[in-house]
Amino acid sequence: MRKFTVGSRRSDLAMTQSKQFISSLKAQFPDVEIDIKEIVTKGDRIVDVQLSKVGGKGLFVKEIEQALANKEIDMAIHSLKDVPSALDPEFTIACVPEREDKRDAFLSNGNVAFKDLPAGSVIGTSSLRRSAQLLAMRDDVEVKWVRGNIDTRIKKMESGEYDAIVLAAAGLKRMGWSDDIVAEYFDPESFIPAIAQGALGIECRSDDKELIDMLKTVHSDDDATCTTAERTFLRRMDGSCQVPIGGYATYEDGELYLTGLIMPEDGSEQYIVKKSHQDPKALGNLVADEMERIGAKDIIDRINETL
Ligand SMILES: NCc1[nH]cc(CCC(=O)O)c1CC(=O)O
Repeated sequence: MRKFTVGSRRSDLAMTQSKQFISSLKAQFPDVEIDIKEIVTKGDRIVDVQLSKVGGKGLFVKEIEQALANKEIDMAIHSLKDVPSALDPEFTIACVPEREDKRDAFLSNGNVAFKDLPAGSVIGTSSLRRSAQLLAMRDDVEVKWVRGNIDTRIKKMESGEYDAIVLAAAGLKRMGWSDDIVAEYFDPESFIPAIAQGALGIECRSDDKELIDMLKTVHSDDDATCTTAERTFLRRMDGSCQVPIGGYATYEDGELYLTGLIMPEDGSEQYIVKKSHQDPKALGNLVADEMERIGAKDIIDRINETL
């Protein structure tokens, strides 16, 4: 029987979600041996600067793909939102397990809702998408960059460095934090999540048929369809973590919908396009076409030119 090695980043969240995924795979294949190899990525090494300024797509995946190519590992467990929308054909996202909560969570000292924060409050985020949406809702708060893992960010808030922070609900839930620390979950209809937020992507070598077949047992077709629509839109827009872009797909009464968001960094404009189509790639392209038609893609092109 073949033994499999999983590559994971070493942050608490990455290790936790890797272990959770391995348990779900072991439940299907109790006799298969699976171990974990920790891999440090460029994104993990750079902790003192704003990531969106360092740039480069796939800050968290390059070293992991090298290990896949060298056969040091057989699969990598990624947060799908950190995975570039275009992959080398040598690799494939063979599996998208059931998605966790896709919403953004708002945490604040005193547990006050965003609308009740005093004027001048400082909110920590390192996401251009979150920052632009926060500033669009209130022009009397300040956004300050914050980095570090979930625990570090929460500690920085509690120490008073920030009055509030915004985090992915999925990360908090996977780490077992209770709802009590969340002041509110933003409605994804009005505060658009990151593309693929809350989803994992299991990446392996495209020619590893045995593993690809095994991964089918823990795959969610619906979540894969939704994230495919989202990632098609992201790819068409040349999006990355360096531009304020968001999007999420859902099924409503059996129909597949995709809502896309593009904003300038200061939050002064907001382009939201919502469309329906049964084919996820066609849907991603439909939303992308409309974003081009209304001039929203120009915002991204302008930002990409300055990088
Ligand atoms: N960019 C970092 C990152 N990548 C995935 C998650 C959270 C888990 C997820 O969205 O699946 C986070 C942290 C955050 O956004 O708060």
